[in-house]
Amino acid sequence: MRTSYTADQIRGAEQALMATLPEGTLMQRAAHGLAAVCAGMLGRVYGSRVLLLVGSGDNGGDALYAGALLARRGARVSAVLAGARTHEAGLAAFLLAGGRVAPDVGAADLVVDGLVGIGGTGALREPYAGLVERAGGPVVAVDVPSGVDASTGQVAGAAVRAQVTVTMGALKSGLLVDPGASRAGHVELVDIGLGPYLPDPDLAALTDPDVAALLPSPGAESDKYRRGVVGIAAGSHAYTGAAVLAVGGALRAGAGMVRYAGPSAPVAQVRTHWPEAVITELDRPSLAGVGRVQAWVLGPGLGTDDWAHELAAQVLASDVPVLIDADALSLVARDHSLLFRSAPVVLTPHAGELSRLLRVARERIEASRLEFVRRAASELNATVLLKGSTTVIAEADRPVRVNLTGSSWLATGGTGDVLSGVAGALLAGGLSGYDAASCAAYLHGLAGTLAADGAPLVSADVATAIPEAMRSLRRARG
Ligand SMILES: NC(=O)C1=CN([C@@H]2O[C@H](COP(=O)(O)OP(=O)(O)OC[C@H]3O[C@@H](n4cnc5c(N)ncnc54)[C@H](O)[C@@H]3O)[C@@H](O)[C@H]2O)[C@@H](O)CC1
Ligand SMILES: [K+]
Repeated sequence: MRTSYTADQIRGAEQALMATLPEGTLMQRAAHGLAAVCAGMLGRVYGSRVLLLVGSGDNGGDALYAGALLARRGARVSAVLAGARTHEAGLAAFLLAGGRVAPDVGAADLVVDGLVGIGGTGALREPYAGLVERAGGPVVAVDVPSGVDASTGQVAGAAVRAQVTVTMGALKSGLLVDPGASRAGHVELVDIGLGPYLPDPDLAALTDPDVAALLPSPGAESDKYRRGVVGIAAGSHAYTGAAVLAVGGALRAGAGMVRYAGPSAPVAQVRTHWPEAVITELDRPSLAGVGRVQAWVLGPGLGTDDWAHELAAQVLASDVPVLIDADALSLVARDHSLLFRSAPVVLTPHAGELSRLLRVARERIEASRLEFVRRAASELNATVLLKGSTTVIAEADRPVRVNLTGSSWLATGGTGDVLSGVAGALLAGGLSGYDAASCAAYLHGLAGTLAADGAPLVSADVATAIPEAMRSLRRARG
């Protein structure tokens, strides 16, 4: 499990640790870690040109001490002092080591962004913003890319786009969530001894072994019922493919059995593609003949008419977990009373769907994904998986989970239907909404990467690659 923290949490832990150590120790640890990463990026330190962008706080201090270490190894290091003041001891060490102060940015083999770290607030002010725009060359960001909010990943104006971010003590949440995550590049963590002083994390991200340990796997006692029966209420005369993809996702993710219920057109398609599915053709919106399931997937391609509303109401009146996606999210947005139930609910909106659910502009949600996924989980009393460039999963009183797998090739029609099927299978297999949603996002992202392999994919490829994604997790676990 990878964990991350807000700026306030990090500051609190730093203060507690600092009280046990001689002054300046932490900054020295940070600077050594930073200099080592810079040296690795430069390859040959001697004779290389390094440009430091130095702000007025301790973030600039880190950069100056690291610059001093590089200067001692023969690098030609210059520093633009951008703040109204400069970390005094850091500047003295830098000058003593042969570093030079420069009036403005110039050509460099490496730019070290020490403008602002966890002390940054709001959009970068001048002259910082202009320096960020003008500086050329590969950039290593100190702690966080300047202009990225360390706690939320929000970017309010100009912001550094780093190849590498060297972050001190623990990950900051803004490094895991877009738009900040895409500004951070590769993140290197420098251990400064903060571990024992950190509180419960703000965010958590599953890794291969976590997901491998959570995934249900059949034992000697298993049969199709014990492995979990998923009901899929999806598809309509207009949208037949969504049903095929959701059923495919559920089957490939290891459901013991999939029961599909829908009207004749999607039934014909599901029957052709998936002979494994047990099908009930509905000529009216009633689940009376469908049989028992352990979890429902509701919504892909369902439509939003009265027929769909009635079927959604019946599914939600059951006493098993329900995953609500796509058209069913629109139904719920219009009629929140559908969500009044005691069994678990998992919602899987993208930003547009969440905007309808919360009645908040889509742009605000895109800019502040963490804030709104948390709000949705608490207001709607559900597990909420917000899809997008960073998929995040929230449930009341738990750290938000950030999904770290995925590929931009997944941004194509139908992949969400596969995801809902995968999550439904995991819910039926006995995982909680929180674990089912986070493991499904992880597997789906991994399968997308495997299926794309650097070229376009179609959503059915993602379902096909789910077993390979599971095998790769289990191989990693040994
Ligand atoms: N406290 C410690 O012991 C340690 C601190 N460390 C470093 O210190 C950093 C935190 O230092 P500080 O608390 O001094 O804060 P920062 O150096 O991150 O930034 C604070 C300064 O930036 C200015 N500022 C804030 N927002 C701005 C904006 N939008 N535009 C322009 N200027 C802005 C403020 O006026 C203030 O002068 C960490 O990110 C890390 O790099 C590390 O060395 C680890 C140890
Ligand atoms: K920085």
